[in-house]
Amino acid sequence: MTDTSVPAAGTADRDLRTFIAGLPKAELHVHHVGSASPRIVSELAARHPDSKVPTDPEALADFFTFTDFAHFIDVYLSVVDLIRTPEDVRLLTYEVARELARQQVRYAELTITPFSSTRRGIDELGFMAAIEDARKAAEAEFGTVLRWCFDIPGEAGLESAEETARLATDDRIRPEGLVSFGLGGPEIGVPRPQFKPYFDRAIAAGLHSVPHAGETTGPETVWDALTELRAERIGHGTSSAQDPGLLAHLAEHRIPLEVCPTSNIATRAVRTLDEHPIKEFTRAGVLVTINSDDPPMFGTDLNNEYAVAARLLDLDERGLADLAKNAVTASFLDAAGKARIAAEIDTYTSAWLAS
Ligand SMILES: O=C(O)c1cccc(C(=O)CC[C@H]2O[C@@H](n3cnc4c(=O)[nH]cnc43)[C@H](O)[C@@H]2O)c1
Ligand SMILES: [Zn+2]
Repeated sequence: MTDTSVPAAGTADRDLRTFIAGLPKAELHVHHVGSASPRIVSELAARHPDSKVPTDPEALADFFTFTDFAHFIDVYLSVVDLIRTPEDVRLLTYEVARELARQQVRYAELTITPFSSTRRGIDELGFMAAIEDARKAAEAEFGTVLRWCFDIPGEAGLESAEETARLATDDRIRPEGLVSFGLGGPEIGVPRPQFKPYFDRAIAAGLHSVPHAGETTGPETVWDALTELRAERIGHGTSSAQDPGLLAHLAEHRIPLEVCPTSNIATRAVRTLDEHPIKEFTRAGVLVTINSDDPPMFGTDLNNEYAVAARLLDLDERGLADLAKNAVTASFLDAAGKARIAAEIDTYTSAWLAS
């Protein structure tokens, strides 16, 4: 596992980490399967012993060390192979929500790739019922509100786009918690414009457009996501920093970036944290949100990502509270939901600073 955690520093760093741990947060870019904790992966691997995924936590840490983005996707798909029944889906979803709640995440948009499950034989209605059951239980038991983003695994071709669009737009199938439509997987050799008709259908059905772009390819992919897929937020968008005109466009049109710093190091999209362009984004006035992407696979969690951001952007508690509010602003919550979490962030921060 890649260790990209912030090095232990003095008391100030520890205090900031304690502040972050209690800070109410929203998470906008976190993958369903990529959130399977070592405990859940072990449990699923034990349920399905023919799998090549190790059950021992140490071996799992090695398994989750990636040579490049393509290797990451290979490993990711071997965890996908562990999810074979609606009960597996329900367990994973509920446990992901428990982990988010532990980190004081009040609201999360979880990216799910239904195509990967339905093509492996999980019944589509059983799949939808499992995620919805877990969503309702999580809200009732943990107070964490979950919403779904269904993403196309682009490398799997237009068949996967058609299937994802069908599952996302058919009123008899689409789950109540679905709010957005995305595009994930490798970008190299997978041009964004070919997915335009599927995004058009999803947008016409009331879904928000949130493709990954500019994670492993240049700024032209982000432009394609904006112009062809009508992106309202960009997943990663890391290479936007190479194009000042694009940064100005993102800032002017208030298109947020879903920044996942540790992910970019773990998949080797960025060499080191110190070379991460997050500071260029904020300097250009882009709305930056902080996210964890596939946290256990990258040896991180959302709290650690906020600590990383605090170091890279030199933030104090108020700066961190503003960052947390960016995610609320950029979310697809309704106005009352946004106001409620923003007020919670303010109350928490004021109480912390007064103590
Ligand atoms: O499910 C299949 O059979 C399949 C066949 C070919 C290709 C794919 C994929 O490419 C699946 C990609 C999978 O990766 C997810 N993901 C997680 N983290 C990231 C990320 O940082 N950047 C891009 N994709 C990511 C994505 O949601 C897809 O589910 C599948
Ligand atoms: Zn992602």
